[in-house]
Amino acid sequence: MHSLLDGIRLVAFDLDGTLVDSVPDLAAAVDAALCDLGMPARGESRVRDWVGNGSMVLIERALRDALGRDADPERCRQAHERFLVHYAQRPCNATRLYPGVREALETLRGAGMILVLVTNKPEAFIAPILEHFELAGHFSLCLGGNSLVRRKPDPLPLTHAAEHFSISPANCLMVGDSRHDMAAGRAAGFRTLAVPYGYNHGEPVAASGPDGVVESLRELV
Ligand SMILES: O=C(O)COP(=O)(O)O
Ligand SMILES: [Mg+2]
Repeated sequence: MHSLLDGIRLVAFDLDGTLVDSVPDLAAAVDAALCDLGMPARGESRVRDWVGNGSMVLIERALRDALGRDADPERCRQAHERFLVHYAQRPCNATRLYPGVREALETLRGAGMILVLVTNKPEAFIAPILEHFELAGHFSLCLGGNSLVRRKPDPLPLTHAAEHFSISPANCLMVGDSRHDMAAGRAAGFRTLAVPYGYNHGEPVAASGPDGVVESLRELV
């Protein structure tokens, strides 16, 4: 086990860019929503840099890029509604687990750790994705971007999870791919671990000052 796990009893995982490479399906749904509104597709490589602040912000960024200016709130609302419809139809068509994820979750659970999922993705998509990969049983609690009044980078979801299981934040670890995960983890008093292969707005996540970085979750266990 990685030394960062010493004394850890609860591990919180980010989803998009940490456990799953979901951008192909997110991009397909973004592009389908733009197409519904008569706008040009943006493509996977652009969408990759826009993921991380929840689905509404993702859509706002896509519209801004397509229009060259901020879209009005009504257009954002319509595009978001279309995005949710398309993504719900195909959340796991091209989404893949990253290497070492299954092994890491099984090992940590086997060692008696409590695993929680803290994503900024809308809550409704968590179960279909975890069930598709047969990982749902590993998580004792799952929180989405709309589960509580604030989401990452706010520490609230992490603080909520630690309190829910009566575990001190000093015995908790946040594992994620973005600066929002690191900021939330730090603000909650969790230890932080970054993976460099996910989505961080095109910047290296190591620059966010995580307590550790692993190339794959296999390295964690
Ligand atoms: O949907 C998003 O914005 C990103 O979700 P994540 O928090 O699982 O990376
Ligand atoms: Mg992420």
